[in-house]
Amino acid sequence: MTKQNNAVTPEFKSCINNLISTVVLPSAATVPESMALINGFLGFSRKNFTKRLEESKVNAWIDSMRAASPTRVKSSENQEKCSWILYHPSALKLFDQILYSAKRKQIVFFLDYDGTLSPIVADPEKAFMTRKMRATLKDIARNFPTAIVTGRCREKVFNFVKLAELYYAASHGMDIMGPTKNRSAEKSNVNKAVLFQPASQYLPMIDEVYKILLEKTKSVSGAKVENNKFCLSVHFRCVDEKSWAPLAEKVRLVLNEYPKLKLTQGRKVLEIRPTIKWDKGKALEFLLESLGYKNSNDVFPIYIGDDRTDEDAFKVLRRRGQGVGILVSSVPKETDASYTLQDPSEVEHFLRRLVEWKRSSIVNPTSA
Ligand SMILES: O=P(O)(O)OC[C@H]1O[C@H](O[C@H]2O[C@H](CO)[C@@H](O)[C@H](O)[C@H]2O)[C@H](O)[C@@H](O)[C@@H]1O
Repeated sequence: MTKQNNAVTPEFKSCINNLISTVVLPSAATVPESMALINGFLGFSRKNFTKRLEESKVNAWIDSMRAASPTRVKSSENQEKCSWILYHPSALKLFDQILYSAKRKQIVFFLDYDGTLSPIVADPEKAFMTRKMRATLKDIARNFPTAIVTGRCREKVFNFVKLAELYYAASHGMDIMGPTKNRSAEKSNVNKAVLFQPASQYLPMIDEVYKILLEKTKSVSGAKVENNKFCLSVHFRCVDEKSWAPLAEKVRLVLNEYPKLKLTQGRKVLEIRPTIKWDKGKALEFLLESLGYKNSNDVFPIYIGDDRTDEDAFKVLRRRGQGVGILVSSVPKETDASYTLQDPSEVEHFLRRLVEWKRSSIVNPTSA
């Protein structure tokens, strides 16, 4: 091949220029030289593109985390809040309507922990429930099958709730255990009460990633990594907002090496968990089935939760056309829940009213 044959023809150049308008080839460049230039350019834009994609991924996580934890309503947003409440009315105000729908059905409770039974606090180790809430929960469990459905690990949430008569669907439903109180299993082997652990093979991987994340995030002031056994939480609540993107980037880089793990966003928290198709919604269905209500129309599940991960359960209830989803939030949020409660104290009030209604319906059975 002669040099002449390798020369860049005007047609070739214009074609390339049409494709990539920013590429300027030296007029004397040969085809291989031009191809090297183009490849270099393409490599550069691919790198640039990938970088942009990674940046936008991190920004999307942060936006989603912010949306999951809005602070308060500005006066300009009041109108929006009013119309949101029309679509998601207070479960306390419409208490009788909820009771009417539950008439002659078995109510089953599904309760998220953080932000629902306990207020959101800066230190996740100190998210205690009030005594009043515990007493109400005890009464609820005495009257209705009740499950705690949480992102926390089972041991930790049990230490907060301290009620053995409940079901626990911990680690976002990946660690489900039945009540141990009044069961013969309690004396012999508590693990006999474990109903389902669909992600056990991920335990070594989760432990490994926990250690790596601890190491990688230790330089970020306020960052905290929580080991929830089958999933991990990276907390942003005490991190200066300027450091949110760099912290999320560190998480992304670690996660890049583990394609079998995925990330979800919560209230100032990024949660890392196995890619298995299992979530709080599936846990709800699993528990209903375990309780014998798989295809029953005689059951009325009430799910109360405040976070993004609770939406999977709200969706399941909508799809089944059964029971109600109640979102705990004082600010408008996109949700599949039908009703709202403002905060954990309203949750306690709502649960207490149900206990009282149940007691009165035992005395006067025609009211149930
Ligand atoms: O499913 P949940 O019970 O709502 O658990 C979700 C996460 O809750 C906890 O974090 C949240 O509450 C903390 C204490 O109030 C707060 O500091 C944090 O900002 C919230 O995101 C828990 O620590 C996480 O591990 C759970 O994944």
